[in-house]
Amino acid sequence: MEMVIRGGTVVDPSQNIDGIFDVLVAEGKIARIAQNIEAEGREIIDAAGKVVVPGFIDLHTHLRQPGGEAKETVLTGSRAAAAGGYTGITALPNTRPVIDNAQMVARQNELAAKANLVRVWPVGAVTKGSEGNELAEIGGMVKQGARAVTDDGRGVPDARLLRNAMLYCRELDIPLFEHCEEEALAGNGQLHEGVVSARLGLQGMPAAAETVMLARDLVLAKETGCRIHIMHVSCAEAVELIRKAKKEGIPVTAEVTPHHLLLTDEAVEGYNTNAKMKPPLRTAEDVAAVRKGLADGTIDAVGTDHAPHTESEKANDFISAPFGIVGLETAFPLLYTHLVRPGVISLSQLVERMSWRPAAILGVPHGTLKPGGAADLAIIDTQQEQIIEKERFYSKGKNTPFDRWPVTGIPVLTMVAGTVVMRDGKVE
Ligand SMILES: NC(=O)N[C@@H](CC(=O)O)C(=O)O
Ligand SMILES: [Zn+2]
Ligand SMILES: [Zn+2]
Repeated sequence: MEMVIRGGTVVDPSQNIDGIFDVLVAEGKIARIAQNIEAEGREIIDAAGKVVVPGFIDLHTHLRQPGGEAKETVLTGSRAAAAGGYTGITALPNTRPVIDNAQMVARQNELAAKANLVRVWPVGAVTKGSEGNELAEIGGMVKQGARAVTDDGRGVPDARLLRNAMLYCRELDIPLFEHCEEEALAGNGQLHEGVVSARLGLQGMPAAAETVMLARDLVLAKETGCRIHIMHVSCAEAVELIRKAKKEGIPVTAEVTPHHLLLTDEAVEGYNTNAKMKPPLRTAEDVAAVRKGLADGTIDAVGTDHAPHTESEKANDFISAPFGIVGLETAFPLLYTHLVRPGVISLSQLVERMSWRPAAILGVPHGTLKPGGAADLAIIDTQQEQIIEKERFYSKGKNTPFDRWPVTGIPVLTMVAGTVVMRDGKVE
């Protein structure tokens, strides 16, 4: 049945649209965006006073299946995505076993089809088992639909192997996603190396652990012409390196997480394991720099690094607790509340960095409300106030440092290919 989404403020940066319009959805596609679209004989979704945006796309989602089903599954992660206004997510390969061959990519596609909620784009490993010794079956995985490769959880320490991978990726026209961490510098670090690590008596990871690998990667991207995507940028120096590289024309893109935009290493005080992740939360200057990078486009996209772990794992002592926090269900409200409302970035900038830009990085025809394209969209209530309550997450992961934070800018409807998958916070 045809649907008219009536009277919302449509914000679609891919078409420079920002105004009150109706949206006509027919056969799962956007048919028209205009004023006063005839509603007779069509289902009406009232969006008056709300904002209609392209569905969000997450470049950085850990779904944990296979092998980590106590933390998350493709189904529970897809539900969390739908709840958060996401219509497309990635499935990163650091599962058990690691997604490093075509058969496992095919299996991810099957699991996603079974969940049947949001689009799930598998990302394959760069090296077998992400062990950093031997290239994975990159070509075969891409044939099965992998949109990128990464050894996320770690970088690719061997520069020669990385360079070979980059040459393949360039040929296959896919981006290589890198987690920049020079292991010798990060050592057994538990949080950012600084005042807080000293006070807590824990080993720190210096920002140089991130930038040393990043600098190497930029050199190799320039040489090979491979598109490199820098995951979870966390420090000022990294933003500067990427800014310079872009000016030079190096094919680099970058993402930042909501937590690196909003928190500093102070959040770790009291040995809060829900503030433990890689890369670590850094200083106020770093937060200012990643915000500026996101605003000026040096950083292309927001990636959640949704990394669910069980409550019992996170209840361990700080050193034993795993790295990572969830993000899909809190990303937009947190960033709307703390970046858009105070004017750090505009709503249209935030939407662009959560939809159209990540879609372009993945090379998928989404993140836009262009007529003829799939009706993948979200409706946001910018007036509604809510308290983040981790017990209400659809994700199995409750590991968030944002529990009980008040937010506004709540996704109230998510639609994928014209099908409503979430309405008023309830996932279908
Ligand atoms: N970010 C994290 O701290 N953890 C991620 C891995 C990663 O993104 O490096 C995870 O898979 O748990
Ligand atoms: Zn990582
Ligand atoms: Zn990650």
